[in-house]
Amino acid sequence: SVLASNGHEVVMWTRGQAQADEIREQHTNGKYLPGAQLPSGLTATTNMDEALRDAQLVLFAAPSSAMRQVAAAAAPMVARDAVVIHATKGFEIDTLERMSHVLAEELGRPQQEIVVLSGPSHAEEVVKKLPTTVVVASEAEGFAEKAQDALINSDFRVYTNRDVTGVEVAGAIKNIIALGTGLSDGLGFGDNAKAALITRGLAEIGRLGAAMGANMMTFAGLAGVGDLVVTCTSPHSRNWRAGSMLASGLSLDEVLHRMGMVVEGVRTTRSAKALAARYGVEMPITDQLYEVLFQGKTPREAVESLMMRDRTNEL
Ligand SMILES: NC(=O)c1ccc[n+]([C@@H]2O[C@H](COP(=O)([O-])OP(=O)(O)OC[C@H]3O[C@@H](n4cnc5c(N)ncnc54)[C@H](O)[C@@H]3O)[C@@H](O)[C@H]2O)c1
Ligand SMILES: O=P(O)(O)OC[C@H](O)CO
Repeated sequence: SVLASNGHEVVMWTRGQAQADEIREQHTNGKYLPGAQLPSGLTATTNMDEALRDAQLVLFAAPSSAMRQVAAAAAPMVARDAVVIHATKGFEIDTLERMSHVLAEELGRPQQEIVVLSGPSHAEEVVKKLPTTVVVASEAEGFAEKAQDALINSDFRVYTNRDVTGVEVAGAIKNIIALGTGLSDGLGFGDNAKAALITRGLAEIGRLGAAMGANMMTFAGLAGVGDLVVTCTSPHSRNWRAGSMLASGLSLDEVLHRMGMVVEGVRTTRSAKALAARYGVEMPITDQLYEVLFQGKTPREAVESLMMRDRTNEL
């Protein structure tokens, strides 16, 4: 929508024929963005070759669980000089790889050239042209800048960054913390608890990110604090909503069924637990979420475990 508003010819690829037809003919996307009007210059197809032919910029936004499969299918059709961006927040569950790595492997290009787009940017607000600010990061110079050129406008402000690791780690882990704040809000625990989860969640993001080689300053930026705040406080957030539904007593399967959209924080809780073990970092909120999601612990017991941890220093 942003790219089309900027005058680019945009072809979306989607699996569902009915969805492609709706976007192309009515310029709406009723299931995912009810009530939103899409730009007339935005079209859609189920034919990947049609979407990718002559594309100078390719933006991947599949769920993390589908990224490798979608990238592998796209690989033969992505031009060598096309700018490749992704907006996916999560890790590959089996390999624990970041999305830029998965894309680089499947597309056969240097990881340094892959651009990640992140920051506080709920689609429901972006499509209404409400003011939004994001970050694009690539390790190699020139690639994030091309993405910035294509995307920036007066409603959508785009910063660049070189810290792809930090941007990807922050974007993935904030979804776990948003599940936690949804749970906390659902249980009626109030603003003090939510602020604590956001703040100590940022500490977890920072610890894992530092161990993985990120620049700590990234976590004070849009991909860090920015996205953490929006995802932990907005009713648009799929992760926050899933957490609040879990607090009402629904099972995880029932919550995911009712959501009907990807809730990245669920898989990311598994990946983050494994990454924390690999890098030897403490992630107590993630540990508790893991027990609630996959081991039957109640949210109340999880809060009690967090509050009763051994006393420690904040920094
Ligand atoms: N929704 C947002 O506001 C937002 C903002 C920034 C980033 N993201 C990230 O974008 C990614 C996608 O999230 P979303 O909110 O668009 O999810 P969604 O559930 O709304 O849409 C996912 C889309 O991917 C398709 N899909 C699922 N599995 C697929 C597969 N195997 N092959 C091809 N297509 C497949 C679905 O049919 C659907 O059209 C996530 O990583 C999310 O964190 C979302
Ligand atoms: O709706 P969520 O929780 O998947 O979050 C979407 C985006 O990451 C917000 O920037």
